[in-house]
Amino acid sequence: MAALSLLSLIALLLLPALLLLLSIIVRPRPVRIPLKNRHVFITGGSSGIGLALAHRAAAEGARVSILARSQAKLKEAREAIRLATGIDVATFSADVRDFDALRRVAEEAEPVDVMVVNQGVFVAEELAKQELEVVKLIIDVNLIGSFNMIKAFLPAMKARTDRRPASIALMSSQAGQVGIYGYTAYSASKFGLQGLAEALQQEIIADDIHVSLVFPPDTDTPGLVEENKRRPPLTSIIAASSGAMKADEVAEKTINGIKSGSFIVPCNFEGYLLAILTGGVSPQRSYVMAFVEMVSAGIVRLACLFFQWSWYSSIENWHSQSKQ
Ligand SMILES: NC(=O)C1=CN([C@@H]2O[C@H](COP(=O)(O)OP(=O)(O)OC[C@H]3O[C@@H](n4cnc5c(N)ncnc54)[C@H](OP(=O)(O)O)[C@@H]3O)[C@@H](O)[C@H]2O)C=CC1
Ligand SMILES: CCCCCCCCCCCCCCCC(=O)[C@@H](N)CO
Repeated sequence: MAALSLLSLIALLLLPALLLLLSIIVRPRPVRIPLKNRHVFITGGSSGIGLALAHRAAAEGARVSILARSQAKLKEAREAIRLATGIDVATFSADVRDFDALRRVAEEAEPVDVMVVNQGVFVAEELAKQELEVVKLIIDVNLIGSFNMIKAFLPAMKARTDRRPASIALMSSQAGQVGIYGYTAYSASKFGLQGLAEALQQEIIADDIHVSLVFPPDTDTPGLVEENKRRPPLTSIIAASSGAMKADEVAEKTINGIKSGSFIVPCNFEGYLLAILTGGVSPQRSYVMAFVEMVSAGIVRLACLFFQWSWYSSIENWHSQSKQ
């Protein structure tokens, strides 16, 4: 009994001490990024998650610009946002693979306060079947396209006259935290964003620019409808381990993540668990989350091992059935 109460006394003293320590050491320091009257620039803003983000940013009182290739889809998006919010967004037609075109857009547009690099392509297919052309397309649009955007817009962001904190948010995917069957190219492109984001945050913190990396699960968008037409069944089975979301729900999580300056932005419960492990060495501004990560990492790792067990069982079953 005495030993037990001694233990609980120690725990009672240690926990607040640990919280205090974490609150002192977490870096970067917490930050708030206001959106009202700021210029929010969203790539892939004509469809799906990007369009939902444009709606929400406009409703928050931001000046919004959207970029995509198709003029027709941009126009349609602009009309839809005007109808819903009464606000006019600026539209820019360009391909993120074309750096010179992006530089011209950056010159034409006002300096950006919040850049959401959200464009993306996804074709789920086993690598043995996927053409290298498609692999290169996925890496080019999702990863190199993100570099192009940042290179084109960062100089003006650094020189902005609005000296309030600014943000660069990158749209990853839970397939950027876990490699998933059918997503060799896609997962590689999204894992690449994590290295980009972590290194970039260290480079631009002095300019008061804050990086967010968003990790949605399957999200109901025109892109997903297209993808589902040819998605390997095992991709769908494994992806179903995390609940599906609506584009507007992901947009809400993203906007809140940006405003609170969160580096890692999970979108659902599974996403929070994944973030605890895959956040690894990435920055954490919240001492409460840092505390949660410290005390729960071991047990979450166990849960993930169970997921791997179930995924590899599905893969085994699939192969044994297709052999019959
Ligand atoms: N839907 C999902 O299940 C999930 C999506 N994500 C990620 O969220 C992001 C948005 O996805 P989602 O809303 O589903 O996608 P959609 O396919 O619905 O929309 C994609 C947008 O990106 C634009 N785009 C595509 N290629 C280029 C290009 N080369 N240059 C400029 N713009 C381009 C498209 O316009 P246009 O074709 O006219 O250029 C469109 O506006 C992507 O990064 C995706 O990887 C992450 C997790 C889950
Ligand atoms: C204890 C820890 C919990 C673990 C749960 C793990 C769940 C992993 C599921 C990964 C889902 C990947 C969806 C990709 C969506 C996407 O990007 C495509 N639709 C393309 O757009």
